[in-house]
Amino acid sequence: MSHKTPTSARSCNANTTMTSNSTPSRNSFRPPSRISLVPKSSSPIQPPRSRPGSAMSISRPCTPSLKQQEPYTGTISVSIRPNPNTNDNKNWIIDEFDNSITNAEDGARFVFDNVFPMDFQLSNFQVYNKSCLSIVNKFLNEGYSGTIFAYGMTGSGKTFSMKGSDADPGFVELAINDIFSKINDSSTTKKYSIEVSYLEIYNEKIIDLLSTASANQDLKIRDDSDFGTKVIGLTSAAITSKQQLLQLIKRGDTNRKTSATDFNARSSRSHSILQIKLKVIDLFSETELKSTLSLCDLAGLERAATSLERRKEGSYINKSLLALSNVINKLSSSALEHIPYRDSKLTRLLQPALSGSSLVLILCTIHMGGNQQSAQQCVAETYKTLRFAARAKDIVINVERNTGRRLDGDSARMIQELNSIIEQQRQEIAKLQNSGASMLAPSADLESARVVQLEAENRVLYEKLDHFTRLTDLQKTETVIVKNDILNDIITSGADNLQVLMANIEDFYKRMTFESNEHKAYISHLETQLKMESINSATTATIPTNDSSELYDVLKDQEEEIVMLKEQLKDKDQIIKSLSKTTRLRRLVDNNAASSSNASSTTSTLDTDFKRSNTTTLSLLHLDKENYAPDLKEFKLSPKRQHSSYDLLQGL
Ligand SMILES: Nc1ncnc2c1ncn2[C@@H]1O[C@H](COP(=O)(O)OP(=O)(O)OP(=O)(O)O)[C@@H](O)[C@H]1O
Repeated sequence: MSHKTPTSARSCNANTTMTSNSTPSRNSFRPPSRISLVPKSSSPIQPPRSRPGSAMSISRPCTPSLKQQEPYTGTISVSIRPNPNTNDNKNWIIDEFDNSITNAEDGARFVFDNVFPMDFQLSNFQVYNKSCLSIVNKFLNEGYSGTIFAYGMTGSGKTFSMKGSDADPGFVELAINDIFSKINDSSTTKKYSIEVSYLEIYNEKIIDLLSTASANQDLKIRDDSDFGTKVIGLTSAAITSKQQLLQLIKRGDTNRKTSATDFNARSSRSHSILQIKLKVIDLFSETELKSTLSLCDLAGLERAATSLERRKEGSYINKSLLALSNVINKLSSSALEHIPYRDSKLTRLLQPALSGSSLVLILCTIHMGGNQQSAQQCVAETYKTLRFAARAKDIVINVERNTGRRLDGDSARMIQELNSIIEQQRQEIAKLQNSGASMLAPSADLESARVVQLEAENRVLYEKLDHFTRLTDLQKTETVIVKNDILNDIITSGADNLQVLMANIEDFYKRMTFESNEHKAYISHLETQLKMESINSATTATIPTNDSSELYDVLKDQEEEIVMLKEQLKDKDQIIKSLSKTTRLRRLVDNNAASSSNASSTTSTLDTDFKRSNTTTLSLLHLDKENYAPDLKEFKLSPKRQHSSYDLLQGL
């Protein structure tokens, strides 16, 4: 059976097809495939045909696309990847060095940008690097939109290449890795933002794979001035991290329709399109660049399935793939005829990409063989795919590049403001980092110093209070003892001990006066301290902390103590007052002593005088006791005083 096709006559010359305005990178936009039949000596060489959106003025009206763009003229990039799962690979000969695949039977030879070997060791990463990376780089760095899609028979390896596995990630994940390694490069002055949408076309219905709404949506497509076409109501998720995007895609994949078919245990029953919209703002040049990367995993061309439902799905899949094939045919044809983009949702959505708004890579996956029964069918299917690939390779596209729109006044102003805020914050952070410890320490030190100071003051005040309490107690005790002693002396002693009695009273008087002065000095010191503390607390703290509230308590106690001390002072004053009266007694005693020495000649006189003296002393004492009485009543006013020493004197 011969598979000669008319496309062989339309092969292009490699040297004439690359008319790019920018230098194409290695492996990208290679010369279009040369489909030749070995028996034919050569194919006529034709110039590349202009397609929609091309630089030729007579081209068809192109899909509305990004403004201010530079054209990039080239062809669609096509790569062939065979599925190595086969037990018969005698039908096709692959030459990976000249990127050709030749039919072993009839010698038909196809040349593409990449023809990969049938090799289990060939990883997705290797295929991606050779076929997709240049488009992803142009998308990331030069503002080009890119479309990568996998096309081929069911079970030929489209999903294997696009999605991959954990061990061998596919093009989607590899592209995302590249995108995020670019975005996360902190040395750049560019600000990136990403939005993602993910849809499937199932039985000619557009379903939003990221939507949480109930199933069976059928979203509508509209023309769009920015992106050519737009799906109305499609979720567009803002992405901030690679993990978030991968999670989102994973969630979308679980919504995607896959089923076991006669030919693939997990066959994609729909076409899926993942769109990554990138916006790059250059903070330096204040320009904005928008581009879109579309990654499509198409459902495979179907053979008739046994299941009714699979047959129905298959017919929709085949119908849309046929529409795609027609569009590719017409785009590759020299005739300027109508391109039936609207024949299917798939072609309508791919319209902007195929008509020049996007660089395009098609990965065609093929079966190399089959079992005895299906070998012929398999070869026919591979022929079909290769013819599709060859036609696609013939399409010359004039891709428009977004050169970066200058931001409008408001946006530029906002960016300037944001830049200056960032600069300010950078400086603040640097300042904080440089003097971090020394900046923070002073206030902390100040606070802790204040606490230490308050604690020390507290301690001092407590000690003073304690000391004072002890002192007061001691004084009270001493006073009582001394007074008791005095009283005892007075009561029990006779005239012989009068000198000792008076000496004791004088001693006591002196000590009282000294202590009283000491108390007065201490009270005035405490009052000054109190004033200082109240001034300090008014200026340092409005809300008392635990420490300061303790301090207030101490101060309050001290105030009370001062009141008490003042009362005690009154006591002491009274003591002093009463003791001063004893000086009169002393004078009398002294006078008595003098007169008794003068009249020592007669015992009777002496006895009489002594008796008189004693009587006088006792009467004076009696008088003094009376003198105390009105003063002593005052001390009962002190509520805190439990046993005033003067209570004892009341008994005098
Ligand atoms: N290059 C490859 N190396 C190893 N195994 C592969 C390769 N390509 C495909 N396969 C295997 O072949 C089977 C079918 O592959 P896959 O599901 O990717 O096909 P498909 O083209 O997506 O099919 P469908 O159109 O039905 O969804 C899978 O088990 C996959 O692991």
